[in-house]
Amino acid sequence: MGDDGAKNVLLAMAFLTAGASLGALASILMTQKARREKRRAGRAFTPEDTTAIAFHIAKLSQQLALEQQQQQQQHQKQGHQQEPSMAYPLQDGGSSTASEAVSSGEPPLASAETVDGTQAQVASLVEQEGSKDELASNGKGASQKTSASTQKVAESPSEVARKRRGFVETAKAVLERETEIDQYRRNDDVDAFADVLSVYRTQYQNWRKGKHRGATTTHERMLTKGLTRHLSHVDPADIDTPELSRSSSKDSLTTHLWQQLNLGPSNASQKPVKITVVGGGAYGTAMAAAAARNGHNVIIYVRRRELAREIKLTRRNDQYLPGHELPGNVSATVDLKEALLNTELIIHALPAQRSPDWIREHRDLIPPNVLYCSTAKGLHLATQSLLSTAMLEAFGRPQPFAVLSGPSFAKEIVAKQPTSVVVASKQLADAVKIQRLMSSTTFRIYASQDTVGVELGGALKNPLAIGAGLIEGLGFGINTMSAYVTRSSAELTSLAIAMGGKPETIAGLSGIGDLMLTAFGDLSRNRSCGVRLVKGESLEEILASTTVEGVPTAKVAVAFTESCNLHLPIFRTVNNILSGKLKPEDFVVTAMMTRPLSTETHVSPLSEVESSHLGKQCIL
Ligand SMILES: NC(=O)C1=CN([C@@H]2O[C@H](COP(=O)(O)OP(=O)(O)OC[C@H]3O[C@@H](n4cnc5c(N)ncnc54)[C@H](O)[C@@H]3O)[C@@H](O)[C@H]2O)C=CC1
Ligand SMILES: O=C(CO)COP(=O)(O)O
Repeated sequence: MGDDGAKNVLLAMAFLTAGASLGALASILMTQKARREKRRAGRAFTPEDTTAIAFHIAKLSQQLALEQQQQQQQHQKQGHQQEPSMAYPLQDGGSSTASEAVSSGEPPLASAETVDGTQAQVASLVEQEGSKDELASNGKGASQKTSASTQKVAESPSEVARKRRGFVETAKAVLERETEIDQYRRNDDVDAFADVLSVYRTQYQNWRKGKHRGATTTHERMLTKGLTRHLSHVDPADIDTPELSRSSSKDSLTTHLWQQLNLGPSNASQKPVKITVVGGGAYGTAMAAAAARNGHNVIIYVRRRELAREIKLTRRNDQYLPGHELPGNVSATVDLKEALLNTELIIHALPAQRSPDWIREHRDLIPPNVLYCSTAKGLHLATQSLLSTAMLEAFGRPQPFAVLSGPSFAKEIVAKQPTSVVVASKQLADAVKIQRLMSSTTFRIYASQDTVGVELGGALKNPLAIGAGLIEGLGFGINTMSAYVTRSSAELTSLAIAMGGKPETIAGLSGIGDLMLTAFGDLSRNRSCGVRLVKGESLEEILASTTVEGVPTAKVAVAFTESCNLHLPIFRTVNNILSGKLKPEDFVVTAMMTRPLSTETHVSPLSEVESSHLGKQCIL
């Protein structure tokens, strides 16, 4: 393939990606009746919608920027003078709107005020380049080509250059829109955002109309339909799942598109930014190491001067992670103002029960527009609520917020043991931002919007891990432990779903994954707490020596089961042991072996077991 041909294919891929992304976001919007009704009522999209859309638009503009860069590199390689990427004069003549262009079958000459150009160019270029790619990749498309599209393939270099100029102007307009949209999103101005997005919706409709008229191959129709169908049912966070790619992997062009839609390489290179970690304990130090390995400038805020000095001078934190040296780009301070100056991301790693009060005390120093990522795993006892609810209440204002959770012992992260976690934010773009800033080949982050599921998975596994420690301490065998972990998984799943978490999230890293780690892993402080209780240590002694999130969380978990009218005996028995109502040696019998015989999947309503709880509603 010649250089021009290669460029054309690149262009076509970019346009296809643009079309698919816009198609996906528009179909998400258009296919849901409830949302149409909301739109009529004046509030077109929920914040979740807008996030999903912003994400797709971000993908589109990212792709456009990449395309420009590739063009420039190509030109430089060929010894051409670099083209002024954004400074082309507007073209005169030609079609000025997408609909005209689509009906004429010609790409429009772009003008700064028409983002419409993207759709029409997609419609036209898909015909040429998609089919060319098909020809090149499987050789089967030749007989399907029409003479009209063959003519287009043989376009003159000046025609190609003209299209490219249109593309650049379109990219510029889209990028400007993205900035605008991001502002609306940050301000939670849903109505204004809806207005801006309706432009995209119209473009999509125009494009679909033109596309159906202009589609020349079964392959192309399948591609459009297939991608739209997948994406319209899919959480954008999941677009890189193997299931989705598999379903369309027969087709090389489609596979390529899925690759384009992926969120980036696992070790996505990022511009180094400043990242602040709040808390110099085990997990804060591990997060600092993970961020610093990606080249970021990391500063840990700690309470104690000696610890700040130790980290700065020795690059170690021997109290919490003995024997590990931190990268040179990790620093520490007791001055929160200094820690937060010009920061791009705040990673919060304090124990759960301390977290809301800490935020309340320091919120005036925390910039309200900076993304705040909590790694604390617990439920909040004082307010009997999800920790994120208590933390956001403590801010007393909107704050971009995410939760990171998953099976990840701090010690193994600093030792570069390959580790996978999940980060969830209602604003998908925020989850993706953390994913891209922090992921590396030893620390892989998945993105999610299921904040409730991710948070509950990380919190609820803690009391269950204490139970596993009790079983270990009592000397039971693997039969008992396997049954216990299985029944624990069932209880975790029932409660998390009743509270609004998604089943697939609970089956994932921050749920069953983290339960496995802490129930079986000797490094778990929750599990060790169970072992130590059996040995006769008092709970006070244990809590004075280490952080055990499962203890306060067990109480709140039981309150949640009552609110959800669920009888979950393991949670209840762990809590009864922690509050001294039962002895550790009674754990297995009470939690598992003397329950009424039942089917494996039945979860008793609490009301059947304790009539006094009848009628209580789930609190979320
Ligand atoms: N250690 C681990 O492997 C993991 C921990 N986590 C979670 O991270 C959170 C933090 O845990 P770790 O770092 O392990 O605990 P840790 O006990 O090792 O460290 C807690 C740190 O917080 C500091 N701290 C406590 N109260 C404070 C306050 N009011 N102001 C300033 N600093 C304060 C302590 O001085 C200590 O440096 C917990 O919710 C835990 O569940 C999550 C995943 C793994
Ligand atoms: O949550 C953890 C790892 O994912 C750490 O568990 P522990 O708090 O029980 O040590």
